[in-house]
Amino acid sequence: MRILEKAPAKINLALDVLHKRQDGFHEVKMIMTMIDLADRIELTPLKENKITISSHSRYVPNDERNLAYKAAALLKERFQVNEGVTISIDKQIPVAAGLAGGSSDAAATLRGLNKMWKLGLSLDELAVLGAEIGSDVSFCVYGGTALATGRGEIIEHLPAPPPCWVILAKPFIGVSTADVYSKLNLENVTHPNVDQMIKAIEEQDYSTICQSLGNVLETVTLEKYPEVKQLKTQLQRFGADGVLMSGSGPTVFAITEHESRMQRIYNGLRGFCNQVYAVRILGESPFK
Ligand SMILES: C[C@](O)(CO)[C@H](O)COP(=O)(O)OP(=O)(O)OC[C@H]1O[C@@H](n2ccc(N)nc2=O)[C@H](O)[C@@H]1O
Ligand SMILES: Nc1ncnc2c1ncn2[C@@H]1O[C@H](COP(=O)(O)OP(=O)(O)OP(=O)(O)O)[C@@H](O)[C@H]1O
Repeated sequence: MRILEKAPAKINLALDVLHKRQDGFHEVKMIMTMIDLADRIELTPLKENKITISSHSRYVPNDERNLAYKAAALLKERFQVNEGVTISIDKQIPVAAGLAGGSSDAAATLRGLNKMWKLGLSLDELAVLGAEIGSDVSFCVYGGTALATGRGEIIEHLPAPPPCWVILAKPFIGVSTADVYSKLNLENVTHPNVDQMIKAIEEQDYSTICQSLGNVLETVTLEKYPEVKQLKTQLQRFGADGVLMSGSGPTVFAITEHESRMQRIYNGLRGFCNQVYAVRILGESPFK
C-alpha cells in the first residue's frame, strides 16, 4: 500500500521567548498556524528491511540526517517494525527558511507510517514521539492553529484565524535556528502580547491579530541580515495589514484580507526577492 501525506508549512503569528532553560533550549510561548504551501511525502513499502529516502532538492540531505528518515527510524526502533520503506519527498517548502519544512516532513512521515505499519497510535502519541525529533514536530503532527509552549512541544489547540492571504518572501540566505537562539539577548527585546493574540483569534478580530504580530527572534536575524529588514519595509510599503518574520527567519510574511492587495504585494515583491509565494492560511487541521 502506497501512502501520500501532505506536509504543510507553518508560520508563527507570535513568538515570545521567556528564558533560557537548564537543558540549553529556550522556553517559548508562540502561536503557530499552517499555510497552504506543502511538501508531499510518498511512502512505499520496501521488501528489504531498511529505510531509503530521496528528494530532488539539493538543499536537503538524502540520508539518516533527513528529519523524515529520523521519523521512520524512530517508529521502526520503538515498535520493532521489521519492514522497510522508501520515502520520497516532493520539496515545495523553502529549506532553512523558518517555515518548519523539515519538521512537517517528519510529522507527515509519522502519520503516514502509523497507517502503513498499522501501529494504531493517536495524534497525541505521535506528537509526543515527534518532540524527540524536533521542537516544531509536535505542532506539525496536528496542524491547524495552536499555542505552543515549553520548548514548543506543548500544544493547545486554537480556532482558525479569520481567512486571509499570506504573502511569503524568502531572501536567498539560509538561517540556522540554533545560531539565532544562541545570539538572542532577552534584555533588550520587546515581548509580543501573545495573550492578546489568542483572544483576537478566539474573537475573530482580524485587526487586533494584525496589531499583535510579534517575534522576538527578529532582534537577532534582522540585525545580522539587513536585507530581511528591508523586505519587511517593502511589504509594509506595498500596503500589507501586518508583516512579520516567521520562526528564526529569514522568511518574512505579510497578511491581507483582499485579493487585489495580495496581487499588488506579490507583483511588487517579485523584483526584490527570488522566492515569493501567495497562499491562504489553512487554520483548521486536515489531520483530525
Ligand atoms: C524557531 C521555531 O521554528 C519557532 O517555531 C522553533 O522554536 C524551532 O524549532 P526546531 O527548528 O524544531 O528546533 P529544534 O530542531 O528542536 O532545535 C534546534 C536548535 O534550536 C535551539 N532551540 C530550539 C527550540 C527552543 N525552544 N529553544 C532553543 O534554544 C536549540 O539550540 C536547538 O538545538
Ligand atoms: N526533510 C527535510 N526538509 C528540509 N530540511 C531538512 C529535512 N531534513 C533535514 N533537513 C535539514 O534541516 C535544516 C533545517 O531545515 P528546515 O527547512 O526544516 O528549517 P526551518 O524551516 O528553519 O525549520 P524551523 O522553522 O522548524 O526552525 C536544513 O538545513 C536541512 O539540511
